[in-house]
Amino acid sequence: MSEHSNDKPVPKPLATPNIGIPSTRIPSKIKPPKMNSLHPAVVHIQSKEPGNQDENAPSQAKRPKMDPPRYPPPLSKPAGTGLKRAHSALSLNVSTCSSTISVARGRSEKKAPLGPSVVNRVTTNVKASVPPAKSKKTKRPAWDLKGRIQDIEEQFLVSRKTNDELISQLKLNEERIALLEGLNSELSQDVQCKESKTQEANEVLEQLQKSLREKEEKLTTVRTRKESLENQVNTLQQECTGLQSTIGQLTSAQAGLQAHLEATKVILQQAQAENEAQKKMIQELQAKLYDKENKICVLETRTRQDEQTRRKLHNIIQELKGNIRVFCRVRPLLPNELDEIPEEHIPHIAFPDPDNREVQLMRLSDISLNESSVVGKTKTPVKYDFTFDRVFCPLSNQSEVFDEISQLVQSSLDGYNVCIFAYGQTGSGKTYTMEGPEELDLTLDLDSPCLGMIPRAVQQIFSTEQELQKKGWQYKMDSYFLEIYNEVIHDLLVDSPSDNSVKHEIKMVGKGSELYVTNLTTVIVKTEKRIHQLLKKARKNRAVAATKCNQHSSRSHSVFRIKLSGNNSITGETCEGTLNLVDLAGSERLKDSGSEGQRLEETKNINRSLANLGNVIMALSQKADHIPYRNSKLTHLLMNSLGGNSKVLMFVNVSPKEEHFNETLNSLRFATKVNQCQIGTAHKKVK
Ligand SMILES: Nc1ncnc2c1ncn2[C@@H]1O[C@H](COP(=O)(O)OP(=O)(O)OP(=O)(O)O)[C@@H](O)[C@H]1O
Repeated sequence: MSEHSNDKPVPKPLATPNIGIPSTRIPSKIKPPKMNSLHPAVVHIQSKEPGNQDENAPSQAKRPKMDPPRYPPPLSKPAGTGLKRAHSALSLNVSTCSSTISVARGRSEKKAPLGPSVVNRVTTNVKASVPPAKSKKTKRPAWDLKGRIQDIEEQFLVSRKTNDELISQLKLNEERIALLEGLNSELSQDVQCKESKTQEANEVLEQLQKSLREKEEKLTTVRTRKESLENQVNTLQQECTGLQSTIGQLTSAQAGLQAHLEATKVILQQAQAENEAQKKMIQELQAKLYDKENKICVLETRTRQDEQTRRKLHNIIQELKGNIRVFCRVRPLLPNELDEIPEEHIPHIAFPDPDNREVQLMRLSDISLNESSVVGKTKTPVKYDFTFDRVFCPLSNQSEVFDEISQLVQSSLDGYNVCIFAYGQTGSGKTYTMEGPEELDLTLDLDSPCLGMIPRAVQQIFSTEQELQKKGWQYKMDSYFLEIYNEVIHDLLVDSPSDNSVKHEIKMVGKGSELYVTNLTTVIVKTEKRIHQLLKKARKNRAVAATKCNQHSSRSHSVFRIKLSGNNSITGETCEGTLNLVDLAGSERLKDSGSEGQRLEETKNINRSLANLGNVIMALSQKADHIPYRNSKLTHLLMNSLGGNSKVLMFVNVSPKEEHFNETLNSLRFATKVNQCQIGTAHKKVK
């Protein structure tokens, strides 16, 4: 394959003597016919052509004789006229010959792209066929007209002859041109054929080259693969060598293991024997366990029955204690109050009963004759004795107090409505009893001995709930915390307590007796911690106003309610109880409080609602037809916790200060009235 294999093949130039066609390729029939007799001048000119010199000149003698050329008839006389006519005829013939040659030339140029040599040669022949008439003849004298006419006729004849020869030669050339054109078209076809073959060959060549490249790429890949495989083989051979050595080591190790295996087999047999023994033991234990489980089941059933019995007995005890109870608590003197009284002694209050059920007030100052008796020479102070369900002296701590109310908290879990009030004059220790001291953090100081009844009740509810879960009880708890200030309800669990645009109304749920407060935040509580957060928030929100009686006195009733909905998944029992823990606003006698303006209005509202609370309890105890619940927001709200289906406990808190004697007397008298009330038998509320 040559370097220029993709190039188009260049056709070779045709090598012919005249027009580039080799004589060997021209068929003999289209070779120019031999001329019989050419004018010497023509022969002479032809012999001078380089292409025809070798071919035509020597063959001239060999050509067969042809018929003489036909000439036109000789010209007639007169000589003068004949000479002119001959000259014009010669001119005509020459011009005809020239035009014929021109026509032939034009045709040949149009028909085929003949080489310029052919046309030139013919033109040259024509020009050469007119010999110079006078070149070889001697000049005739002017009088020799006859001779001159003869010369002219000779010239004319020669010209005519030449003309005829040229015409015949032109015809021959035309034929030859036609033949050459046919040959040319054959050659063109041949060339086209060759070109298409060459193109096909080039395409094949391209495919072969492409195939070759692919093969080379494959070869490269195969070589790479081969090298990689060789590397793998080397690696495997090395591994094989390593493995062979490992096999050797393992073989020796196997022998050791075989011995160890034998020893292990012996141990295994012993272990299997032990296992069998243990299986027997397990079966015995499983039988015992099954027996125990049955016993546990029986015991659990008995426990549940005991729990039901306990609840009934608990309720009976509570009923025997009375569904409304009153506890009296006398707070200790505060450090700043001790300055006023030198000894830590409260002379006007006595606790004569060892069972802690009595409290005695003695009016020491301003003893009048009416109120005192004279025993000998000593004046005896007037004494006021009060008996309550329980009296707590100033030394009693929060824990002791809670012990006495924890049974009521239990009742709320058992499905009863429980209401615990703290009643008393301002500064007597109501808030301390219900929540704890002011400085106590209700979310952090949960182990504090000062913790009040509300956080302790919450702790008990959650610890008891945990215990009851084992007996199949699940409780849902929700709570709210509100205050009633000037007979208006305020939500204590809101984020912005100053927003007074939200109104809260006490409404009834459907046609039932259950009440709810509109627009109030009610929180479902799942953890003890959450309730403590709510208590802290409520305490912060609580309206606190300074009065003359107590710098931080609360001028509103606060109600913390927790609703306990129980469901026993084992027995199918349900219950719904509520625990209301109420810190009442301080009871004040108007003339002692020194209130005026807004404070006076507050005091009036407080006293009115407290008096209404007493009236409601009184009406309940007298089983009156009309119970004036709706006369105040407080009794309306606590309607269901004051009636027959509830347990009520009232703390009457007492200030130890003698100056508060009259207020204390009033409080104890009010509490005694409440304590004398019997508000019926509480009923467990089943959902
Ligand atoms: N048992 C107690 N032991 C120690 N301190 C007490 C006790 N009871 C009350 N206090 C203290 O006496 C002060 C007044 O008590 P507290 O604020 O509870 O009275 P209050 O009746 O709630 O007054 P108010 O009606 O104005 O709210 C507080 O400083 C409180 O810490």
